[in-house]
Amino acid sequence: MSTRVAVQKALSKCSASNTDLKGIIAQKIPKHAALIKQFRKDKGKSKIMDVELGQMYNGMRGIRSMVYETSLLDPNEGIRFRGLTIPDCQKRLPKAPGGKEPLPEGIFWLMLTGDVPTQEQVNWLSKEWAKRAKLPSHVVKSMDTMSKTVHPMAQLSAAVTILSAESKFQKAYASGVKKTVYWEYVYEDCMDLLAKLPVIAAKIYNHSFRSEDCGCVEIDPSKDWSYNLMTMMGYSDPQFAELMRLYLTIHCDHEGGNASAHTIHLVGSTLSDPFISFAAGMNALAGPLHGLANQEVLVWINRLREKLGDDPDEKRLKDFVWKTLKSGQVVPGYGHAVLRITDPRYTCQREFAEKHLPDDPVFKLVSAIYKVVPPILKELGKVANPWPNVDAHSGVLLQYYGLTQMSYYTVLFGVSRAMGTLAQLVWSRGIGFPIERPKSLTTEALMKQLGGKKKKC
Ligand SMILES: CC(=O)SCCNC(=O)CCNC(=O)[C@H](O)C(C)(C)COP(=O)(O)OP(=O)(O)OC[C@H]1O[C@@H](n2cnc3c(N)ncnc32)[C@H](O)[C@@H]1OP(=O)(O)O
Ligand SMILES: O=C([O-])CC(=O)C(=O)O
Repeated sequence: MSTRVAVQKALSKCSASNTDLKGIIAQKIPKHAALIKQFRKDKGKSKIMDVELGQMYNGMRGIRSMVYETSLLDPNEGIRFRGLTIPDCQKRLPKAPGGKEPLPEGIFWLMLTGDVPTQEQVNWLSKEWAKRAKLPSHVVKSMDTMSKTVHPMAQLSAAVTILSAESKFQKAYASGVKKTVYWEYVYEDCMDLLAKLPVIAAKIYNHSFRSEDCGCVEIDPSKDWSYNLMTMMGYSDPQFAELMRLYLTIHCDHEGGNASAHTIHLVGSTLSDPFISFAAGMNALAGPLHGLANQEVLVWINRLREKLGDDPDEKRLKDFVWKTLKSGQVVPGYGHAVLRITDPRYTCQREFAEKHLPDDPVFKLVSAIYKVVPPILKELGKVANPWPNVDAHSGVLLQYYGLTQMSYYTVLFGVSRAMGTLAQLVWSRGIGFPIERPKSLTTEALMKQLGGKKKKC
């Protein structure tokens, strides 16, 4: 073996067993910051695109206006996390012992470092999160006294907001630390928050839907993040643990422009701490056009089952869809602001269902809906993407394993979304992104610029 090959082998072995996550980032951030500095120097005045007036009135759709490193969405392919598709991640990310689905710890490591982690590295991360999981007593007390009528997403947002009392970044900023080390404190807060989220999520579930003395168990430090979340919610089926791992992996990020990620990015840019930045994003995820659509899908399917039973013929199914549309509602779980194909997150959940619950009547109904909805949406003529998104399939899987409380579903989405958005937050502070502040215009100002008709309302 040549010396060069031997050194390379030694180096890759050394990095594969390196569990100093913060140290790895500490090496990468300055290199990437220098790369961006040079890139901006060379190309800072280059034009990326022209913005049309229509885009300004259409929710800024398609405007290339942010830099976001952890993932990238292609309309005709779907999401890639640091270059890897969902099937790539399913293949390459480490698994739990005996498991087939990727561990979410792996996708977090991938998004944060850009490297596919080893088993040893994800095992370290599971343990590190277990170590940081305990909630402060003031948070426990506030959560326990919250009215059960508060929606689980509002409980999540409130719990994370008050957890900001523990923010290391907030304290460091107040003590006047230099901008170059902000990211180190943000990293600590993000790791603490990720560690505590399963405990918060399980507490919300138990508080809202289980008896007071449900015997909630503690974090088991020998188990992974998803397994611990599942057991703290009172579930024990190993197949459900696999679903949790898949679910928490695939919902983690969807580039930067989606409403929850963008909110977290925006609020974080004001140097609000990671806890309140994340809580703000959860308030965006809680909207029915965004993450809450997974709740809406199951509500809609249950209404359909009540009216038509589990096995309606195609005509009755189509009539039900048309009735929904004619009453002015959207078909939840269908359509997307960017995607123009069936969401690969839908496809991988469908594959999971085909493997583990092929005979479930609700899965069969979801498959029947998949056949009739896209042609109807196409017929409407105005829907940019008639295909299903991630939310069209998640509820059916959760209900199969007994998690039937639909208002809870978006909490799981939120736990997952923390991984991508918080990994990005570390990078945003590491690179030193400034406060976000795009320019807005009034219609009057736009008409002045473009020569439109001026008429006072
Ligand atoms: C995790 C996620 O956030 S994935 C998205 C989850 N949300 C849903 O599933 C809710 C249902 N879907 C929708 O409401 C939309 O498709 C969105 C919000 C996801 C995307 O919105 P847009 O980018 O504005 O979609 P698009 O450009 O296709 O909208 C054009 C028209 O089609 C309508 N449309 C889009 N999707 C649907 C749908 N599923 N059912 C009925 N009408 C629809 C829009 O409401 C809009 O109508 P309007 O012009 O009368 O206001
Ligand atoms: O990308 C979007 O706009 C919505 C979405 O699917 C997500 O955030 O997961």
